[in-house]
Amino acid sequence: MASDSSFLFSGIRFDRKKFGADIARFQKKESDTDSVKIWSVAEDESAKMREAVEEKTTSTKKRKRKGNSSETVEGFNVFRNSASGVQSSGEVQADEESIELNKMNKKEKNRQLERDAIFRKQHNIHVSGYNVPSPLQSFDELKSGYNCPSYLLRNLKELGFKLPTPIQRQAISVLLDGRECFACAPTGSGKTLAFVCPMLMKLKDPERGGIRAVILCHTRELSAQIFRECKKLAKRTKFRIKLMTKNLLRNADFSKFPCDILISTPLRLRLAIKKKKIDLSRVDYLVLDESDKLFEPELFKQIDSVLKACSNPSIIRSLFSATLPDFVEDRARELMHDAVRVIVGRKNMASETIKQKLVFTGSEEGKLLAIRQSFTESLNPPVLVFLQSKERAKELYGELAFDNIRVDVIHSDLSQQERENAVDNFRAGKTWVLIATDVVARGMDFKGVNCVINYDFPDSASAYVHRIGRSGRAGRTGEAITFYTEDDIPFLRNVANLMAASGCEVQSWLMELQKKKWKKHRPKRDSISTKPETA
Ligand SMILES: Nc1ncnc2c1ncn2[C@@H]1O[C@H](COP(=O)(O)OP(=O)(O)OP(=O)(O)O)[C@@H](O)[C@H]1O
Repeated sequence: MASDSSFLFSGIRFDRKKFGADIARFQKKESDTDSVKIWSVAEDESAKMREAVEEKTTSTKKRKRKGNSSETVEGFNVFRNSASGVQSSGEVQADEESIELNKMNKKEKNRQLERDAIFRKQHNIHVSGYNVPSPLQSFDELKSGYNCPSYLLRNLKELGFKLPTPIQRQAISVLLDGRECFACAPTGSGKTLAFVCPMLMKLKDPERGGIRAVILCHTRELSAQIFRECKKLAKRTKFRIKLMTKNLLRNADFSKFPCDILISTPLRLRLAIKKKKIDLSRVDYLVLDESDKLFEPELFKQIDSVLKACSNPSIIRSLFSATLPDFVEDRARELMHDAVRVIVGRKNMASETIKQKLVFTGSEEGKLLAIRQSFTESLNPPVLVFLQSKERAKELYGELAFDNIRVDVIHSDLSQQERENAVDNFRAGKTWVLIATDVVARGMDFKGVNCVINYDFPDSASAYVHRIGRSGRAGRTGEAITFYTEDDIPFLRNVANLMAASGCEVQSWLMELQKKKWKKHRPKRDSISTKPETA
């Protein structure tokens, strides 16, 4: 087409100024298609692609050295030395130079897009959104590309973090670029650092005059953990990082509240807004960790009042979780401006480093026998055991407490202090087996948990993913055993699917079972207790 039509234009000057907008439009389209094409490149082609990029660069250079007498605009051949025209030769040259510069910039941009695409493929990062910033190659790039303060690099080094994890590579650059973000990455893949690090960098220095950043998460245990992680990363600074405790809520004067980063559960922050008139209008950064949990109906009302109180129009919000159901994505899109979606691996998938197993126990009695047998044969602490209710957790504790193993229990009936002690003792290795409800199923980073036992079948796919994700963290291996009885068989296929998707071997009959919509499966189960009932 270009060569066919070129004769039509011979001797006619193409007014680039006049058609500048159209040229730019065309150029943008071209790069858009390039980036779409990039996504269809298979992983094993990445090396080939790198070669192609290099070859393309050299051939472009060669072409430039040769010096073309004509160039192509919108598919038409336009002659450089056209005879007629109103522009002076100086103006023509300036125009051409600026177009050439534009082209070079565009080419460099395309090359960068290609490099980013290859890198993302290698790290299993999937992004969508307009103009997504390049993922980080290393933590050093925080210094060279984003002027990271040296205290932070030093703290990262001291924590032993040599390379960013995939979610950190992408989410940090997105947030540093001032973009909103919703992200899904496997359990134990370092999401906390992915939002705390850019937050500290963006806040730059401590400031007086109100709360500047808020991190929300669904339990007190998790907020205490995030608080500790923030403190570690902010070591050597004077940032005022506060945890919204019961005491703080009761006693603080929020009209004079020196705080750069506030970490809270939604309920406590909502109370502070309503009763203590805490001012969130200056908040620049808001993180919703375990965002899918926070968007569930029972917590959404509390979240909503926080979202409304954070009224700064230039606020940057981000959502993180290992599970991202469609309804949360929809909410995120409604809520956020020009957000980037970052998914590491596949959405809602269990960590690939966990060996998963299903065990049929027949009855409730069978479960107790199975757990006792497993502990006598091969107790490899620390072990976390999940049950569907606090009553059942207490019952199992009552059974195992006298079995000569160091066992403890955690559930919502305990006092704050008792809950903290249970977590601390488990972390310190004083407790070998921690019996728990879903109160510690999400977000809790108990390093080195060797085995998770789902004594009671989880009530949803996300509960399964988060529970077993307490082991196999930060690249370590782990094990997950799920007991099932007749009552759970309708939902077995769902777990089998999750197991297969994360690379575990699954018996073929399991995959032939019917799939059933998994909606809060908490059947009434027989009592665990073997003690005679007191009248
Ligand atoms: N770059 C890194 N290199 C090595 N370890 C890291 C790195 N970043 C974080 N970690 C460690 O990985 C572990 C898990 O991190 P984190 O608790 O943030 O995971 P998560 O993705 O939030 O998990 P979950 O979905 O269960 O909440 C922590 O012990 C943390 O110290």
